[in-house]
Amino acid sequence: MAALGSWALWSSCSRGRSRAVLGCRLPGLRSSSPRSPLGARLLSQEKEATETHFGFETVSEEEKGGKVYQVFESVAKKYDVMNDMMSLGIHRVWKDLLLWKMRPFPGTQLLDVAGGTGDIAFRFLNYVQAQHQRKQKKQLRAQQNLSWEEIARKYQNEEDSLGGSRVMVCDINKEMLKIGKQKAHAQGYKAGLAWILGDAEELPFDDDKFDVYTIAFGIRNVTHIDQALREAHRVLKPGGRFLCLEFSQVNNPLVSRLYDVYSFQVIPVLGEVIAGDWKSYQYLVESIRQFPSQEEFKEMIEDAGFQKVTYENLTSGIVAIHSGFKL
Ligand SMILES: COc1cc(O)cc(C/C=C(\C)CC/C=C(\C)CC/C=C(\C)CC/C=C(\C)CC/C=C(\C)CC/C=C(\C)CC/C=C(\C)CC/C=C(\C)CC/C=C(\C)CCC=C(C)C)c1O
Ligand SMILES: C[S@@+](CC[C@H](N)C(=O)[O-])C[C@H]1O[C@@H](n2cnc3c(N)ncnc32)[C@H](O)[C@@H]1O
Repeated sequence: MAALGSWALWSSCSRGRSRAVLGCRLPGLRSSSPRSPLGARLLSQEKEATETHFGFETVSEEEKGGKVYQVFESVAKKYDVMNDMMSLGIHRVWKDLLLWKMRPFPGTQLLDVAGGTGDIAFRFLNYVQAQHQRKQKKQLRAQQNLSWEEIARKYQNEEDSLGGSRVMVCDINKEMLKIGKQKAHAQGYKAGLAWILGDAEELPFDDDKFDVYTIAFGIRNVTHIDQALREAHRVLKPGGRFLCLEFSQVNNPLVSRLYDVYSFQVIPVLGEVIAGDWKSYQYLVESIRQFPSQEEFKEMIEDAGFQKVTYENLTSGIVAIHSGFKL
């Protein structure tokens, strides 16, 4: 019975994650295999329970976080320019599409996890500000007898210009956040924006706090994806929405061939030439291959408690947006 129980745990833990088990935490040992002797079996089980992927490398779970930290510490300064060069600007369209899918409403409280240099947060602020201004103009046109002071006051209140919407950018990497803050300062983003150092697996927020949780190109780097998904579920309000933009599996054979050549032959070279960092960009392309397929990831999101989980492929599945609700 105990063996059955622990097997069930392992089975639910690894279900749908054939390509990326990514450090599933085992509360107990998995059921015994009839082929191996007990000692060797226990040893290999302990090893399995603590090993994970770092690109194509097998590393211990403890090591992975540090290695990922080094990658983003190393790329932070060139991160934005590299994204434009490598994707020929296409990543901007993918990020815009994430916002259009979100369709924030006035007062939306957004948590952008693994938010890095703030691309999603800035898009969110632009969106809610434009939305609020449209609404305000409509209201002002409808009110006939306002004085010019009243009209001016409505335009001057910076906080109010967002209609109560807020975004918190949470990232584990100080360097990425530092670049993000510099960008925000240079581009004049101030109101409704906060930067928080924190781990997706252990979010520093209370339960039921946010309307929307986003994670763009971040979850692939997390050691325990299942734990990060549970945290996403915890911090969302009932009715809240989870949205994830991530590299996925290409569904067109021709695009797939070109994509392989581009990923493995071109991206690390660009990484070396532009950022002097071959290894980080080799990690990028390898980590993309370790990430679960669209269907597998959908199942993981459901396992974390989300409902009405759907996904949409963009650019032949090079990336996908997964969506789920806490109901
Ligand atoms: C360290 O970790 C990271 C570092 C980062 O900087 C970023 C991330 C996370 C990622 C993002 C925030 C997104 C932005 C970054 C990327 C998109 C880079 C990753 C890109 C890929 C894995 C490949 C997919 C790239 C694209 C879809 C962009 C479009 C690229 C092209 C059309 C290629 C054009 C290239 C050239 C003209 C240069 C010459 C190329 C060759 C000689 C090699 C042969 C290449 C081809 C035949 C063309 C390649 C064709 C494709 C890739 C298929 C595209 C198909 C369609 C658009 C339908 C992070 O974690
Ligand atoms: C490819 S960047 C994505 C940044 C941004 N979301 C974007 O779309 O440009 C991945 C980010 O994930 C962050 N990250 C990795 N592991 C994390 C974790 N466990 N918790 C929070 N952030 C993490 C990295 O520090 C990095 O800033």
